[in-house]
Amino acid sequence: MRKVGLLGGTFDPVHNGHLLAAETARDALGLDEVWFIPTLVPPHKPQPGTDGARRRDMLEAALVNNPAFRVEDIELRKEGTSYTIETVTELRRRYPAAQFHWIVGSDMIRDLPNWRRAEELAEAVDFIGLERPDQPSDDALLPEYIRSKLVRASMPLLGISSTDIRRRIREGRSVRYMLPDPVIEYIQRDGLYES
Ligand SMILES: Nc1ncnc2c1ncn2[C@@H]1O[C@H](COP(=O)(O)OP(=O)(O)OP(=O)(O)O)[C@@H](O)[C@H]1O
Ligand SMILES: O=C(O)c1ccc[n+]([C@@H]2O[C@H](COP(=O)([O-])O)[C@@H](O)[C@H]2O)c1
Repeated sequence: MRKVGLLGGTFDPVHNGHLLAAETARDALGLDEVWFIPTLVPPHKPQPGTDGARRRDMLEAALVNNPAFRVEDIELRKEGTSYTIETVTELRRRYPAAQFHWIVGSDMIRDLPNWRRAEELAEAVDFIGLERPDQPSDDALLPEYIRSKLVRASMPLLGISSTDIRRRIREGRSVRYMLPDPVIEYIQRDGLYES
């Protein structure tokens, strides 16, 4: 069975924390591929300031050199809030021969029990959890139905976030080495995040 990691996110913009999380998960679990899924409307945070097509373009630019990575824009094509259980259900219908693993950073691991139809989601996928600095998550606090489906993969902590990148650009500061050069070029060409 083909093992596929799914990394959902707002990706406003994609950065090296996302890429290292995906590569760490791929390596640790022996995944054949990782699909990056930009949300249309994130369930638990404000609507992104950047439209879906641009966030997808930046992802395409970031992933172009890695044959194991690709963008899956299923959520951008569907109206309304991007609930993971709906996405996973549809992907399992489309790709019955794939085994899916949902990749999450530690800020999101804590939050998993609050996700829509969380028990059903835990039956449909395994979770791969990556640590983020200053975002501790205590697995002992998670319900058994999530803990039993959660595998931890260890990566060098990267304190990079899209929020911090947007702030730095607004302040005219450097973001070099925090995200891939082609993504920085795209941001500069379109003047994103400047105000
Ligand atoms: N530096 C990082 N290390 C590990 N995981 C990360 C990192 N940044 C993001 N992730 C994970 O990637 C997924 C998508 O993240 P998202 O697109 O919301 O990025 P973000 O940097 O948290 O964005 P924002 O600052 O806008 O909230 C989430 O599961 C998140 O936990
Ligand atoms: O399905 C849910 O209820 C749910 C609640 C919170 C977050 N998620 C998903 O988790 C992923 C990361 O979320 P975010 O807010 O960090 O971009 C993204 O794919 C979201 O759709 C999903």
